[in-house]
Amino acid sequence: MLIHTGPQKWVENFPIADGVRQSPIDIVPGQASYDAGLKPLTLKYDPSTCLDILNNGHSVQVTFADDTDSSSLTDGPISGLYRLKQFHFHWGASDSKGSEHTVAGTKYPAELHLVHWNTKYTSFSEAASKPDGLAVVGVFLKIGGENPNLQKLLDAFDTIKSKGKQTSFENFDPSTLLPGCLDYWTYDGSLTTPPLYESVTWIVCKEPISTSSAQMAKFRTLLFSADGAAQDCMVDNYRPPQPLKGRTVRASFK
Ligand SMILES: O=C(Nc1cc(S(=O)(=O)[N+](=O)[O-])cc([N+](=O)[O-])c1O)Nc1c(F)c(F)c(F)c(F)c1F
Ligand SMILES: [Zn+2]
Repeated sequence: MLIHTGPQKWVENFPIADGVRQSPIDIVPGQASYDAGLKPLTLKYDPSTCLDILNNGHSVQVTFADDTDSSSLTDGPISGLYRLKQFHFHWGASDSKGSEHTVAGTKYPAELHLVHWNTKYTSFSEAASKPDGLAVVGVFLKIGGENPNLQKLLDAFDTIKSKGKQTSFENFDPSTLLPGCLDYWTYDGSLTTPPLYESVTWIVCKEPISTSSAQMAKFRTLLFSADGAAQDCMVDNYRPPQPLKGRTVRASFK
């Protein structure tokens, strides 16, 4: 899988890898500018839109029905209504790394991405290449107490161990994976996996959620490889921080 050739090689096939609004970035809180005009996030998720859980060969992804506005993001830094399409994670080979965004150089063991698309477009795939097409909410995971809501996902991992495996996954409420405080940083960026489209309004929550070391170990039992191929553990599926290239990071909080 192209993605698995590693981030350094992507520019050969996706020249936008060296573009002006690439993600992720290192967020330096002291250099972010507080914007009093930023609204609080409005996230309304309907568990009945949750469809399935999939090993897509580069992450574990939970997909949602996006034919209605039932699960949506409004307010925050965006205008209009963006529908939830899927969420997925990025994590490391050890608890010392794994997040895509970093905070003043600090890496978290994992990062959750909730991917939403702008309903001014007719579909996710149409929106995905537009400058205002996507809004991704990022939530850091830190090592702390065991997370019972995350455990519901992990319990499905044995049935989707290898690439391409998928199983039904219903009535999961993604808001149970959000931190209590929804203060955020926001900036204009990109997908962090090919095709690396510069179409993402990033909304990165300041407050992490907790997970345990044992739960992180469960993520590392997933495989990049398909059934029957040499087992290749799914770890370090994160892109390192990219140059800011003059962009401003705004904060919704003082
Ligand atoms: O649907 C996509 N989902 C996706 C994005 C990211 S992301 O890291 O770029 N992200 O967080 O937005 C990470 C993962 N993941 O599972 O790790 C994902 O599964 N990517 C995607 C795609 F695959 C295409 F072929 C394409 F044409 C397109 F427009 C896309 F946007
Ligand atoms: Zn992602």
